[in-house]
Amino acid sequence: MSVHRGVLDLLRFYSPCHILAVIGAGLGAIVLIWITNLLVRHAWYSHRLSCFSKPPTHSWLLGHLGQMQSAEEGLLQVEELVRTYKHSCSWFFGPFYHLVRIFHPDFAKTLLMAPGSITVKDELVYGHLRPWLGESLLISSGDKWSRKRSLLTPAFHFNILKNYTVTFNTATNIMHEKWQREILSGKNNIELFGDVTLMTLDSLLKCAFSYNSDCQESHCEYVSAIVELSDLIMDRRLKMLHHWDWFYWKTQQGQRFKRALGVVHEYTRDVVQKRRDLIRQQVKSGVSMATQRRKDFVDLILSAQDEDGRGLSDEEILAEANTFMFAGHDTTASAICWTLYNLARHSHYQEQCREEVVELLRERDGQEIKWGDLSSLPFTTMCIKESLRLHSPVQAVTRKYTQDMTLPGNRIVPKGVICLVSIYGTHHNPIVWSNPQEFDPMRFDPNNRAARSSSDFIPFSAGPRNCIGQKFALAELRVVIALTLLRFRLSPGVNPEAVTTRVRRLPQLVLRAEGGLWLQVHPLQPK
Ligand code: HEM
Repeated sequence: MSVHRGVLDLLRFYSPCHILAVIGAGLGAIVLIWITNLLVRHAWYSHRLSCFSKPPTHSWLLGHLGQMQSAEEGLLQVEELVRTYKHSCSWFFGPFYHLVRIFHPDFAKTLLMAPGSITVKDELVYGHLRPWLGESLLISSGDKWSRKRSLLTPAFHFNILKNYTVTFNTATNIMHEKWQREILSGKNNIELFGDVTLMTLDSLLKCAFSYNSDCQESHCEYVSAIVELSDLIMDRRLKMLHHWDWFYWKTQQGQRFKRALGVVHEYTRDVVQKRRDLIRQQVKSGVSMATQRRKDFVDLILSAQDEDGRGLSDEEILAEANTFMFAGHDTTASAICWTLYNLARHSHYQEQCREEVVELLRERDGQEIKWGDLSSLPFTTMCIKESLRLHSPVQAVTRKYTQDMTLPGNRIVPKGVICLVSIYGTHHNPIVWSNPQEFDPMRFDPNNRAARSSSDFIPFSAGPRNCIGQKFALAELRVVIALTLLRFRLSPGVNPEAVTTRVRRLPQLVLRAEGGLWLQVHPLQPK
């Protein structure tokens, strides 16, 4: 009532034109302050970052906006930057974002090894994952992150992981049976990404939830929703306007994202709820769940407690289960596909790996790779590592720090600036790796590795925020590669829809190939 009267008084003393002029002037002043603030901040960051080389820009204000390339060209652009600037350079996208790009192990090490307490994941890259993954291990920072990391680390202990090798064997067998059927129908030319992604999802679903989805053979709504979410996140990253939530949720893609999110969250919630009920029942009747069946990730997360006896809430458990599915399936699938591709292109290394596997399984019944066998595949492991170097599934990680960071040469990265540690750049840096474009597994011969820096090979990142699932991934990789080479001879295939036989790499959330990766697979007789 009094507001109403105030407006009436205002209208009595001032004309509408006066009022509009005052409002306009007020808004103008706010915009002016905002722009001045932005420009002062821009000048301050530009000054502080002048100790880093700056590649040529289109303008002092817009900087490198629009210069970041995607697809194969994006990777070639990184190689060019590495050749020119050798360790680092600074970029800025308009007056909004300043970032330092790093591609030398000595520079990467300082940043990646910094304590978790001063490391922050920046919103520009990780924010879009929040609706899906919540405040999970991958995204959270500070105390929240460190509590989760210590609660979840035991779930990746080798005593737990060794039980999963049976699952990796089973999931691989299903994929190979599918290939055998295709070969029988006259199709030897196979696209890898589709089949391998379903296979890694299948095994992760079994390890995470003990869920037999049958997703390799028939349609599974949950699996399709996960694939859709991964694609939509990548699509959103590339569209500037879609970065604003209020705009994105109104778009067709935003609506699709919401729908897929509904499917994924409902599924995970249901699994966690049922498992909690089961544990309650078992506690009541005095039966331990460990004696009933093999523990999966959900069991382990549900029973995780810190020293005060506090566990994770339902929301936190959902977040972690979703994170394992997101972070674990695409990455491992990419690593498997590129390793098989590299071995298909280098038949002598392929043969050497095959001999190693045949030797391992000689005089054994069946074709099962067991946990204890994994350390008896040294050359195969070298090939996997070299492939992770040459075709790293994750191209870069970004970080911010809550304090200034001093890099070699006394270069200071001011707090709050985005640091983009280029895994691809570090792995293709010619002052770190000779002939970096060449596939040479001997680089990972333990005798040649001794003198190397710990940060020159970082497919799983490094330091406190490294990949918690790396042992899981390496175990799965060895099982899949070994069984595949035991059963099939591989050679480069042809994408039936491509005009050229050259493979064009496609850096998305993980490294893929445009039009997929095609291989010729020829079945081998058991020896
Ligand atoms: C070849 C396969 C894999 C690769 C190349 C890979 C790579 C990475 C990288 C580079 C990071 C750091 C990300 C960042 O800092 O932004 C990371 C973190 C993470 N990865 Fe993996 N990953 C793989 C497999 C897995 C698997 C199988 C799981 C789980 C089952 C997993 C779970 C995670 C989680 C939860 C984090 C966040 C850790 C933290 O911040 O404390 N990853 N991974």
